[in-house]
Amino acid sequence: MAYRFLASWVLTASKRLTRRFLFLFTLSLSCTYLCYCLIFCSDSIMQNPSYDGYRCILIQNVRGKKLLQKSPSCNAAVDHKETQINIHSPAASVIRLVPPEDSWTERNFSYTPEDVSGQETSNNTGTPRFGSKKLPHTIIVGVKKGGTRAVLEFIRVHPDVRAMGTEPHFFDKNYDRGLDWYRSLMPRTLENQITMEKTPSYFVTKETPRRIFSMCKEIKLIIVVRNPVTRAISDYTQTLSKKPDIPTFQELAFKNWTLGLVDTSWNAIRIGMYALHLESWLQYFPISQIHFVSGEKLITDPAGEMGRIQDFLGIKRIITEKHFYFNKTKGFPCLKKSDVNSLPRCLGKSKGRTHVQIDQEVIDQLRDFYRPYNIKFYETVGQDFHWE
Ligand SMILES: Nc1ncnc2c1ncn2[C@@H]1O[C@H](COP(=O)(O)OS(=O)(=O)O)[C@@H](OP(=O)(O)O)[C@H]1O
Repeated sequence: MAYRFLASWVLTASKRLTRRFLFLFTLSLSCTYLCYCLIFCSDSIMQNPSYDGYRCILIQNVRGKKLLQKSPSCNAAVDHKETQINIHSPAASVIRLVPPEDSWTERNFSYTPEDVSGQETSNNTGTPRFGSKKLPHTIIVGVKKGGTRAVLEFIRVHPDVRAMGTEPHFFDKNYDRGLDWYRSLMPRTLENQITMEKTPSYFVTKETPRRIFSMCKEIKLIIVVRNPVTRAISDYTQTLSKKPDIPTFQELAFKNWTLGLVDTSWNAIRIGMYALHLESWLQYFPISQIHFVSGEKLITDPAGEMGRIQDFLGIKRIITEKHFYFNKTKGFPCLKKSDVNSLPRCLGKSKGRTHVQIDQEVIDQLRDFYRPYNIKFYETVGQDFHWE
């Protein structure tokens, strides 16, 4: 009797235990499944690889042939030694980027906050976020007031070029932020597209050629030059527009006017001594890697100058005379409207200012001063810019 009771009790207890075990097992299975779903399912919703794939297919359909080309990016040939030290420097919160005062007019063309932070500047196409950010393949390194904005805005019409709209000043003012920071400012590019930026002050900054070389020795460089006397007046006109109380051009340009002693420490004068600055670049780069644009021809024959730039970059001559018209009010060439709904585009008010009137005598003195530098420059470059 006692044995039977004990046996039935043990049986009930073991049944209960089994049920409990089964319940707990099911519960833990459910929990595991729930956790799995939470972690992996949500992740796959956010970064759906098939979505990316779909986007890539779209691009390939449009430009499939081109995507097979080798990337023109500099990233592969980088010697990061110098900048890697600072690669973890703080990101772009207080970047010193030149405000886009020279944006286009005649079209509702404005820079987005992203552009100002330099992150996702779109080119003419307004391409969405395809591709990846790469270090520049080409840099417009100078010269200030040479016509650098015009070159950048004209070349970015090309579908194979994507350019940063603002001036990053990486190699002169922001170098300690590191290459990762610099790269993060670039627009996204597809495999076949060229990444470009322009910072005209690079041309006269001593450390810049070495720093650019250490980033990428195969980089292509563009220098837009202009008659150094006109350039100096343009530079001065710009400063005057911001600080109306500065001394006269003549007072700043000459240490001693009677003796004809030019003040080469004044930046507006110093920048125009092109031959001098070019020497620093030639210590690192062969002349074949540098393309010189005539600032004067850029105004009289923009298509011709753009044709030569496209050849230098190794891209198809897509930008031709069909893209330009001469705007009589502005007094400069502007881009024609790209489609029926858009407006033509001229550079902003800060480009093509009316220059301050300077005495002919002052101009002649400066012309004499620059002559030897100009001759040396023509010889080195192998091109006569006719600044006499
Ligand atoms: N298409 C077109 N439209 C307007 N302006 C043109 C154009 N092509 C060249 N230029 C000349 O560009 C000069 C300004 O040069 P930058 O863009 O290099 O200036 S800056 O260094 O970025 O401030 C600017 O100088 P200034 O005329 O002295 O204002 C222009 O002469």
